Amino acid sequence: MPGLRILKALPLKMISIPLLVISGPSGAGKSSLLDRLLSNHPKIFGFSADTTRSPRPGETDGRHYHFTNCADFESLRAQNHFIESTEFAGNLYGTSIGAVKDVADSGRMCVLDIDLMGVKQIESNPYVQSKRVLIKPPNPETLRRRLQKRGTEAPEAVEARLARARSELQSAEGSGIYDKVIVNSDLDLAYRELDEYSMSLYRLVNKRDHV
Ligand SMILES: Nc1ncnc2c1ncn2[C@@H]1O[C@H](COP(=O)(O)OP(=O)(O)OP(=O)(O)O)[C@@H](O)[C@H]1O
Repeated sequence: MPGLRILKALPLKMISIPLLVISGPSGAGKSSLLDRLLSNHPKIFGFSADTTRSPRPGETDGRHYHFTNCADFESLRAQNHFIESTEFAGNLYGTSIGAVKDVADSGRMCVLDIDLMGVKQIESNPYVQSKRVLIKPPNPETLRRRLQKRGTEAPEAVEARLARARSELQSAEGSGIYDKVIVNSDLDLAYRELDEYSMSLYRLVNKRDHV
């Protein structure tokens, strides 16, 4: 199992803090919702993931992703440094054990933004606890419009993302691996649901009500 050897060596404290996993198809609104969560609660939640894709306009290194190159990514992956990793649309994405540990060491809960395959890797790893949230678009047509309006992909790439979204959603809904499903119709309402869920999880873990 990837990462098992290193995870075994990590302090129990780190792996006993559950990861808050946000997943859903491309364009469902994961980044929009996570951005709000992290801006509203910077001392409570922390995000860290590596990717070889180029930054989109407005994305900065360290805040949205750690932007890296293929050689460095593959080297880390070969050394089992990732809890989960995947390839999507020609780019590599992964969550490194070190990044999760850095967030946990700062007293924050680590939030992950990953695809369904990543969720399955995490769910089946006995050394990692997680709570898993599925973000769904209200319907395929809305998803198409949002991806087109975002304008970060060529039309063929949008179609590829939509095809993958269909199969991912089918598979996600039958998987039983999600603790919470949020339909992102109205962004403010979807955010409120995510905020409530995440904060109650944080309070439960920290057994404190004053945050
Ligand atoms: N509820 C909403 N109403 C209208 N537009 C939305 C809503 N949620 C997200 N969007 C817009 O839809 C687009 C896709 O959202 P976002 O980039 O957050 O999705 P994502 O799930 O992170 O996608 P990816 O996995 O490709 O990074 C963005 O342009 C965003 O501003």
